[in-house]
Amino acid sequence: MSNYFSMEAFDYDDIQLVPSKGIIKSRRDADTSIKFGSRTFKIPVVPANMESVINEDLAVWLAENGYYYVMHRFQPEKRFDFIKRMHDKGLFASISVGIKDSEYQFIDQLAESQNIPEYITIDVAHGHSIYVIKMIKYIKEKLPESFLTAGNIATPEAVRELENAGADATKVGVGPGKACITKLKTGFGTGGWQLAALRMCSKVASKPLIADGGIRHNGDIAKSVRFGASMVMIGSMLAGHEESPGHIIKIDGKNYKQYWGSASEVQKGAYRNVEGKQMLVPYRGSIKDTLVEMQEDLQSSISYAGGRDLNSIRKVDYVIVKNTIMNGDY
Ligand SMILES: NC(=O)C1=CN([C@@H]2O[C@H](COP(=O)(O)OP(=O)(O)OC[C@H]3O[C@@H](n4cnc5c(N)ncnc54)[C@H](OP(=O)(O)O)[C@@H]3O)[C@@H](O)[C@H]2O)C=CC1
Ligand SMILES: Nc1nc2c(ncn2[C@@H]2O[C@H](COP(=O)(O)O)[C@@H](O)[C@H]2O)c(=O)[nH]1
Repeated sequence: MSNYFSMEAFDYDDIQLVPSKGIIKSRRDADTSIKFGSRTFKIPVVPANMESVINEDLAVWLAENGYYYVMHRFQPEKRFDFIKRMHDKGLFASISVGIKDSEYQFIDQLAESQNIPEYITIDVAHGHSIYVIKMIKYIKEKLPESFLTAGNIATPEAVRELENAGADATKVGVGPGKACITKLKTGFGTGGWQLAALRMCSKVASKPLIADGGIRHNGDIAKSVRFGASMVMIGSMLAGHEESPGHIIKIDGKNYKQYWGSASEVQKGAYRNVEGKQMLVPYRGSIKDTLVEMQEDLQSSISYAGGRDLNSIRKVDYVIVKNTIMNGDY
């Protein structure tokens, strides 16, 4: 067994960050921006590349308003024109791909037509795979200018191998998602120790990491940054908005939206290798307000960290308070 796995396992609810002396007069002075690839974004948050979280309208709004986005890959035939439409609007294009044979033809088509997305994410459940490594090499050969994220992975060994293959960033998180049943169906993953997995991966990463899955509170974003994330991917907490793709459903006078896993029966249209479920999440109004609140809370985190920007969070002490931080206040 690798030494890494003798380290203590912990998750978001088991950790509190320790305040340091503040140096800013107002939280408004805290800078939450993050450079990812060649662009700088307002906050280190990206909505999950899931069909229940993002669609083209939301992608356009996010790109126009200084947020990072990754379009999902579940309408493959629309991706080529999506890139064109984003570029026609003067916006960056960020798409997802899988690893099936047809995806190689799609990469060829992009290269031949010079319809080049600024960002590509390889979105596969088990990213530490020879087939993902093959796809990374292919994309970097054909589309060297695209910033390439590869995932999802769970171990330092996977970070090293995907980075060595040419990935510009890696995405950590196998099984911590709200709509996930991977941990129950396969016995594998980072469910319950996602934050510790991120920490391990960050020890060896030489390129940016995206923490993906398991975010349940805004403070978990700061915790992800503390343990090495450049970007935090969020599904369930961003799926319940006016702009989110799911339908509004009213139950006992309360509004909800549908949230379904990318490996759910709903998404796949068949019960085969299902590792996700469909659920309802509370309706939360406009995503604009949620993103502003995330930014304000992160500004507060920076103030508690005793700094002016996200780097200050990366250096703070932390305490492991196993299962106690909510103190029964659920
Ligand atoms: N982050 C996470 O924890 C997880 C995320 N997901 C999401 O669900 C979506 C669909 O995932 P899924 O249908 O499982 O796979 P993918 O659609 O990602 O398929 C990937 C390819 O890899 C093959 N493969 C081999 N072993 C595995 C494995 N253990 N898990 C997945 N694929 C494997 C598949 O073949 P074959 O189908 O014939 O086996 C397929 O050709 C993706 O968007 C993914 O991100 C799914 C599970 C976990
Ligand atoms: N095991 C599964 N994981 C999935 C599935 N669909 C998406 N995902 C992952 O979850 C995160 C979002 O997590 P959340 O806790 O913020 O809701 C997403 O980015 C994927 O990595 C699935 O069907 N099964």
